[in-house]
Order: sequence, then structure tokens, then C-alpha cells
Amino acid sequence: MNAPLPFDREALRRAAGEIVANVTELAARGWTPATSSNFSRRIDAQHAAITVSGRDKGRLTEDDIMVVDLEGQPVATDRKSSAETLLHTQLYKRFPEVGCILHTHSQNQTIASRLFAGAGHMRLDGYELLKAFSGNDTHEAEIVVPVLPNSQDMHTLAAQVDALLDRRPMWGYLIDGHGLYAWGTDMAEARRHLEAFEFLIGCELELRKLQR
Ligand SMILES: CSC[C@@H](O)[C@@H](O)C(=O)COP(=O)(O)O
Ligand SMILES: [Zn+2]
Repeated sequence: MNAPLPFDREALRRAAGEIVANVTELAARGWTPATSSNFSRRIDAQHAAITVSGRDKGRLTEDDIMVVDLEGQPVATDRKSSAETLLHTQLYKRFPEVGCILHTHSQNQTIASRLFAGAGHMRLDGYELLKAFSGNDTHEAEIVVPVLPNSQDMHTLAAQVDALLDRRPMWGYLIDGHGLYAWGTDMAEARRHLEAFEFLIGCELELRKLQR
């Protein structure tokens, strides 16, 4: 007889359905080109559902979702989880309230990451849409989006993210030449944050063009 699974199969099924439905819509916007991007959803205190590495996110199915523990190790499968699994599990480990993490590679996100890499951050202020970020109730706010140097070593990237989180709370960051990570307590909040980042980053890029 097979050993019992250490997570609830129904919780995985719900998370996988939610990931597939949302990622299909995000991919249709062109935010996940060429198999890029990865997505996860917490299923309990010790496990998260996450995309299998290298899958076409525009054609994702529930079979492309697997389970990892919060050390980033596969659970009850020999499939390989996202190459960036550690960037997900570090947030689940650190914040019990984080329930969903969305990573995309839109053109706006990638261009902005290059443009603001020198400064190390991008400032978003004066926009009504800043109220889309949980905890903000006015346009008279400022969100600083950090831009981290890219690395293929996830331990290096995760250490940079931890150092930033030690300084102040945030709902997302850019990686230079790479893309955006955004998160929230559940899929709806993470998606609202992702969409707000994408919209505001797009506004800043357009403003720069007009001001030239
Ligand atoms: C196809 S290049 C993009 C990858 O290197 C990576 O950044 C990415 O977002 C997707 O990797 P994955 O392993 O499929 O989760
Ligand atoms: Zn990526």
C-alpha cells in the first residue's frame, strides 16, 4: 500500500485549479513568454503547490502543478519544481500569512528592471492605484520597488530578498533583466498586487518616453 500523503489531496486540487485558471489569464496578456514565470499557492503550514519547471505557462494544466515542502524539496513526486522554488518557499517560511506568490516576465517589468537597476529601486508615488496594495489607503503614499541584481544562484537571490525584508515590509520586487515577484495572503490579493505593479511600472515607463 502507498504511504499516506503528508498533505491534503483536496487542498492540492483546489490550489492547482486556482493556479491554472489565473496563470492562463496572465499568460494571455503576454506576461509569461517562452516558458518563463512561476507560480505557487500555500496548501498548509508546511507545503506549497508550485509549477513544475520549464512548462509552457500559456498551456498549463493541473498536471503541471506539484508539491514542495518549505525547504523547497519535492514531496511525493520525482518531478522538478520551478528553478526559482527557493524564492517562493523563503516567503512562505518567513510569513505564515503569505498564501500565494506570482512571478512574471512582462516586457514592462523587464525593461523597468534594466532602467532602474543602477538606482537599485523604483519609486511609485502619487497614483490612486497605490491603494491596490494592502495597507495603503491613499494616493499620498510611496512604494519603493527594489531591483535586485540577477543570479542563477537562488541562495544568493534569496539572501538579498531576506536582507530587504529585514529592513521593511514589501509586496514585491524586481530582478534586473528578469522580472517581477509579487505576493499576497491569497490568490486574489497576490493578483491585485501583481496587476497594480504592472500598471504602475507601465505608467512610469510611458512618462519617461513623453518627458524625453
Ligand atoms: C525560460 S527562461 C526563465 C527561467 O529561467 C526562469 O526565470 C523562470 O521564470 C521560469 O523557470 P521555471 O523553472 O519554469 O519556473
Ligand atoms: Zn523567472
